[in-house]
Amino acid sequence: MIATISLTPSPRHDNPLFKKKFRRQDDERPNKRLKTNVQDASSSQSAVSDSAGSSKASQNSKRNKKKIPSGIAEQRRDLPITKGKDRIIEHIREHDVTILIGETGSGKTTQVPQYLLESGIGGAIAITQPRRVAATSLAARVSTEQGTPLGTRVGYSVRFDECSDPRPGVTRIKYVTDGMLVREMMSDPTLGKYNVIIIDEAHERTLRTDLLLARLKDAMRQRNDVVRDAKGKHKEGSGPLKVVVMSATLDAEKFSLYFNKAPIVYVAGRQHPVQIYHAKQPQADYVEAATRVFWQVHNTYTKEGGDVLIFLPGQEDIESAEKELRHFAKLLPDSAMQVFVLPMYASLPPSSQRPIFAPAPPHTRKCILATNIAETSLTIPGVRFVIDTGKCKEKRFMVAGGAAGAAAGGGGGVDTLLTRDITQSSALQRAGRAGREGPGYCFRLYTEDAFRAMPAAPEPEILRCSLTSGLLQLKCLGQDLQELDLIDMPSVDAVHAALKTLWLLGALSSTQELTRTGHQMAMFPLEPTYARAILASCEFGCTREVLDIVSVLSASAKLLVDVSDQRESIVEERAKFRSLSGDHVTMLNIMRAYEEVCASADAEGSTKGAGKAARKEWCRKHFLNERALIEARNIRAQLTQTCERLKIDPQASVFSKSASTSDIVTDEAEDKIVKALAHGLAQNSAFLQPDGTYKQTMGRSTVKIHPSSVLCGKKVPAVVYDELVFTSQVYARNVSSIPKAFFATLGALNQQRS
Ligand SMILES: Nc1ncnc2c1ncn2[C@@H]1O[C@H](COP(=O)(O)OP(=O)(O)OP(=O)(O)O)[C@@H](O)[C@H]1O
Repeated sequence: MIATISLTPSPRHDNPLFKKKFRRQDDERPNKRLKTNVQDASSSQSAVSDSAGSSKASQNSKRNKKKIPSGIAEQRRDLPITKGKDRIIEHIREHDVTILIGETGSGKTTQVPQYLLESGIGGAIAITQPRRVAATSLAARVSTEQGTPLGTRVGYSVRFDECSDPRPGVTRIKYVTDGMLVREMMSDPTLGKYNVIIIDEAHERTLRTDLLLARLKDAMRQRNDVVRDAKGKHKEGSGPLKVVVMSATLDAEKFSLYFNKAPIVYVAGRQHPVQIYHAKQPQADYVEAATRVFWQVHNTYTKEGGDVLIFLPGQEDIESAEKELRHFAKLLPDSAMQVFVLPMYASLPPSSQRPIFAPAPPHTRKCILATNIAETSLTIPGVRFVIDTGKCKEKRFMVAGGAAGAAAGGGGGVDTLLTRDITQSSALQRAGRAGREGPGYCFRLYTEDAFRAMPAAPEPEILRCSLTSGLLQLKCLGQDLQELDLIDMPSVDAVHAALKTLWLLGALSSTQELTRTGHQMAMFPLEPTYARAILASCEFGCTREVLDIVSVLSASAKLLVDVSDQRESIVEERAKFRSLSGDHVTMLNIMRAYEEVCASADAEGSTKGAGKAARKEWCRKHFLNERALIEARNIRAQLTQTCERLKIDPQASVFSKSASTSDIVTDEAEDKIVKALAHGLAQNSAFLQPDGTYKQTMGRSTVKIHPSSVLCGKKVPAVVYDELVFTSQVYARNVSSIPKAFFATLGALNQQRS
């Protein structure tokens, strides 16, 4: 039914980066390194002691015990890392910093924290992950391995979602996003409550990871130097801070040098082989090639079963592959193995991601279409086949005028996502998602030559992304980016661009001192622009409304559901929410109307099920994604707490107390709300040109209003917007109209308030 693509098996299916490093460390510095060479993990007999029975673990109350599912202890014992357990522990005990390199799936992320817990080195351990889905799913897995409910001994902390026990000493292993740990440092600069910080997937070089590493160097200096004896050994029980840097694809030498020649520990061996195939010819259309190879796999490996994970760059590609695959999946005869297509991208809410981690129904193959959120750390149960398109979306700072790269900064730029070829490191990580529960296969839709020509590792985010939010957090720690001992220094221009943005927002004074406004902004787990809008809302008496809007904008799920063949019904159903001021107040009207629906369902005393059904039906009727609204309500609850801590009244509203939540916002109220938002979004503003396009006020780009905006075609004189979308044109998305005169007063106002 579908033409096939020629793929050739690769003669070498191990990680070449790893092999090269492994040989070199053997040859060059045998004494400085520790080798844990496990070629045949299946023959390993060294049992892992049952951690649930360890003395530390027994401190947890009995009600926090759960039965460890059968087979888990055996699975742990058979991991390649098991044989190196004692040496890894010994090594971490001996050194402040350890670099640990091991093949994908060898057991680093799940086992090392448990080893540290069992050995007593880790009283409290934090393990960073670049992505929230990895942090939450790993915490769940390790809780199961420990036989304790999630959120007790093992927990996680990601933005807007904390699952750990606040009592000291209860949560011992915490999986956190790197951003959350940077945030934690703002209240506890030396991270005093942790004994060990594990930086996992360090090869990704996120901005937060780089900032964390530099800050950890400082924290170690402060915490460890005072607790050494004359010989430089740690005094017993003095609780130094230890750092472990882990990855399968890291430039270990560079990290070792950065940490004063920290030792590198290599864990050799993978548990299951992964056979890699490359396309014989380059593929022009990667979405089409991916769907074709999926059917090749499905038809070839019929008896064996096993789920398929396809890596695509972004949500749009995923949606088009999903449509295509679902269409053909429906045509499968009942007797054939069925196909269950599941998208996976960052803005998909956690509840929709759940089926991805559940076993496929009988006689069915899961086909997961993922962005690079599934690239590192994750074990998706059942996945045996990986199809890698070789493409990803990469965040890059676009300066005004369209040039990419933070180096060309100067203000007025935005982070944007561009599709590009992946690196060798990503290709190896992607292949590593197969072969975790048994032998696997990886089908690369690019040639072997193309693989060899790829750069080894991604460019660090610090060299290509906006530094604004990271710089603000550092300022709160009393530190300047330029003072930090970073692995790679960003360009002077990029730093200046971030400083300028923070100054325009009123977060920094003209002498670059952190202002009170800046300090307050950093307390919000938000981009500085949104945090500034919330602070500005106090002056306009509309905090409640701005919190609603910012919560909707911060939700990972999209609020508006677009059904291309029902455009007219959509316009009609949503007409009552539409605000002439633009998309932000329209969002507010939706949120308020939803609150009314929730309140009336509660007031009528309807049963929980009926109330839920009523809310769902209301969302369906208005083509709204209820998940986005539920998520926004949760986010608002958290932002409300931050406001209360800062003594900001979160209920200050342009509406009287007796007003119904379905009352439509008046012109005067609209004006206040949009002005408060504009205090945050002033850099994202543009003026109408005679030809109907808009020219950025703080940049050179010409932008158009996105077709999804209520202001599309309205030709208002000036707008502010949340983001720019780069397709064949540059579009401003989530747009509001703002009086031109407002900008004349803005700079002076910001500085006055700071
Ligand atoms: N949720 C899970 N369900 C089933 N098995 C799992 C799960 N999580 C981990 N495993 C098993 O534990 C093994 C080790 O996983 P772990 O994440 O510790 O490896 P890793 O060395 O950190 O890999 P990577 O470098 O890819 O992150 C997996 O290969 C898999 O066999």
